[in-house]
Amino acid sequence: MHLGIRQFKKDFEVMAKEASNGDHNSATKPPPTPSPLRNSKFFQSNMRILVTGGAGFIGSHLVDKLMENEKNEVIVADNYFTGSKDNLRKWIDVTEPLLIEVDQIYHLACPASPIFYKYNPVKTIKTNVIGTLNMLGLAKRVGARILLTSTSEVYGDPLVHPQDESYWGNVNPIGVRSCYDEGKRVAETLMFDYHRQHGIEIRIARIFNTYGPRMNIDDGRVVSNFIAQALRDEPLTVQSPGTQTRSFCYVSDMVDGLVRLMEGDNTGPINIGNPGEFTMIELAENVKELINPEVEITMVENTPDDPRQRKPDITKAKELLGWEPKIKLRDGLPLMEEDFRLRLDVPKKK
Ligand SMILES: NC(=O)c1ccc[n+]([C@@H]2O[C@H](COP(=O)([O-])OP(=O)(O)OC[C@H]3O[C@@H](n4cnc5c(N)ncnc54)[C@H](O)[C@@H]3O)[C@@H](O)[C@H]2O)c1
Ligand SMILES: O=C(O)[C@H]1O[C@H](OP(=O)(O)OP(=O)(O)OC[C@H]2O[C@@H](n3ccc(=O)[nH]c3=O)[C@H](O)[C@@H]2O)[C@H](O)[C@@H](O)[C@@H]1O
Repeated sequence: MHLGIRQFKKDFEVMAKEASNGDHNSATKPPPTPSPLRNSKFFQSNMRILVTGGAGFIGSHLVDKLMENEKNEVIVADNYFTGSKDNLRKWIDVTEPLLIEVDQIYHLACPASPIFYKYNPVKTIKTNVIGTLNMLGLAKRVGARILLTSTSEVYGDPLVHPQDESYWGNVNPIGVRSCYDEGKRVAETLMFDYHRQHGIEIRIARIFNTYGPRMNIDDGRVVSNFIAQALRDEPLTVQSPGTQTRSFCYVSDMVDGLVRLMEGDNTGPINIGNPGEFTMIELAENVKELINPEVEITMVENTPDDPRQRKPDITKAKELLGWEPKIKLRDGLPLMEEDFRLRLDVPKKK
């Protein structure tokens, strides 16, 4: 099998040069003809796929899935801000010159955990806006199809429940989460403008909270926090009031949904998430019961603008992609526990 994964540390500001070729017609056009390099005999693979953010949590699982098809060659662009080379280590066995000529782009690159995206908000906006602009420029130059991993955060603190794709959202444009929420909203706008103006083939997934093995242990998101805390015998920190809800999707279901969206005919946006809805208190109780019945649950202060409820309406994903999640929270948590035990070196008590 040809494991032609090429991986490079790259920031999107640097990719600007590769991205644009200054064509500003406003009429909708068919996608541009792929560059002749695409058909060059030099390339052995049938499909060359760029995954931005491929060293991250969802991205590295997506790379594993794409690499199952031996006709795929996968290229990763990541600056390792929250991602890690370890997540890709098994695939890095070939070094080739960097020739960015791809058929598909999965554009994931962006810090996803609130503590990381709030750490350098200007950089988060740049990643969402300039990064997406550059990836769209690349898609335009080579005629690639591009998928953006947008987020349920485009719905903000939703006033409609559950959220379907026609809801325009309730987002604070000047709050501490805005760099991410509004950044993703602009990224969606850019995707549709390139589609309408330049005929680029786009796909937009609105991802709802996803969890699973390989999440950063100190990532700060709730599932990884609770599992790490349970294994370290530290109190589970429920942020007040604890009645806020989230719907948690296991990462293999998510990756399956993303690949179906890329391969299908619909631009989206399409919600991809698990409609099973839990309060944070319920999540803590589940983690306690499954992982460490002795652990305490403690209430701590919350952060500003935390959405009070979140649950995807996945009618569109079911009808258009034939997709729905298979793994329930209570089955997914033990799979993540296993990975965290190994990485934290906390063996299961017999
Ligand atoms: N996990 C979720 O619950 C969730 C929910 C909604 C949307 N998403 C979206 O899915 C994508 C992946 O999320 P994740 O959970 O795997 O997060 P992650 O933080 O594990 O992965 C993001 C990756 O992007 C890289 N990155 C960040 N800024 C970059 C830049 N400027 N240039 C190049 N690489 C950069 C990071 O190093 C990391 O490897 C993100 O776009 C996120 O917004 C995730
Ligand atoms: O799915 C989404 O669309 C978004 O979901 C998450 O954002 P958020 O739901 O705020 O993620 P968490 O930080 O995991 O928080 C979830 C809930 O758990 C609570 N929480 C968090 C951490 C903790 O230790 N305790 C706790 O109770 C928070 O107050 C919040 O109500 C992701 O981090 C975003 O990248 C993603 O786009």
